Amino acid sequence: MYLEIKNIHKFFGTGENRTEVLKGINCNIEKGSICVLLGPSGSGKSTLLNIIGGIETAEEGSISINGDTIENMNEKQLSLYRRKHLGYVFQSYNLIPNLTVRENIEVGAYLSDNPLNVDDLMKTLGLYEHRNKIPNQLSGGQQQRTSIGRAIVKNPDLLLCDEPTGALDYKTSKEILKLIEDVNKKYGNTVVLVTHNDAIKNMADRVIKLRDGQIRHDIVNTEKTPAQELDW
Ligand SMILES: Nc1ncnc2c1ncn2[C@@H]1O[C@H](COP(=O)(O)OP(=O)(O)OP(=O)(O)O)[C@@H](O)[C@H]1O
Repeated sequence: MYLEIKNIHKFFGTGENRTEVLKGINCNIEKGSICVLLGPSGSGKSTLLNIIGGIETAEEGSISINGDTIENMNEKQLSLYRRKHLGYVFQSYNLIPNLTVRENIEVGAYLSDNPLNVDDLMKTLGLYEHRNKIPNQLSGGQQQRTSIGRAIVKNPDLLLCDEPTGALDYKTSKEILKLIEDVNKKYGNTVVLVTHNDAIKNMADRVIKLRDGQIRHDIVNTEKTPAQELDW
C-alpha cells in the first residue's frame, strides 16, 4: 500500500467558529494509480490534499507514504519529503514571471535527485518550441503545461493536482488530463487529482467522493475511459 490515510480530522477556526472540515478520513491509495477526489465546494478536498502534501497539518490521524509517516517528521525532514517526493499542480500556475519556460521547469529539476530530462519533458508537454518564452508570452494552457512540467520534472512519487483544469477551456482541459495520464503511464507516479468535474472520474482507477468532510463513496473503477475520450 503506497499512501495510507488514517482517521484524518481537521478543524478550522476557534471558539464558536470552530468547524470540523474533515471528519475521520480513511483510505489507502495504491502505488501508480490515479485517484480522483470529487465533491461539492467546501467538502474538504483541497484541505485533504494539502494535508497529504504536508502543507497543512491534521489535528488527528496520520498520513504514511511507503511506510513513512508525515506526522513523525521534523521540519527539515518534511521539507525534504516535499522537495524530493511530491509534485504539486495548482489551479493557479504560480510560475516565476521573469524566468523562461525552460528555467521554470529547471527550478523543479534542481530540487530532485533523479530529475527527468528537461528537453524530453518539454517535447512531451508540447512546450519545446516555446522554451525561451516567459509566462506572459504564453496561453493559459501553455502556462498550465509549464507548471505541470515543473512538478513532473522532479519525477515525484506522488503527484498532487488541485483543480488542474479549473481555469482552462474544454479542449485544453482534455489535453492537460491526457498529459497527466501519459506521465502516470510513462513514469508510474501515483496521482491524486481534486476536481469538481464529475466526468473526470472516468479516467481514474479510484474515485473518492467527499461530502461535508466525510467519504461518501469510494469506488474502484475497472473500466477507465482515456482522458481524450472524456465528455462533459
Ligand atoms: N484556512 C482556512 N481557514 C478557515 N477555514 C478554512 C480554511 N481553509 C478551508 N476552510 C474551510 O474548510 C472547508 C473545506 O474547504 P476546502 O477548500 O478543503 O474545500 P473544497 O472541497 O476543496 O472546496 P472547493 O471545491 O470550493 O475548492 C470550507 O468550509 C472552507 O471554508
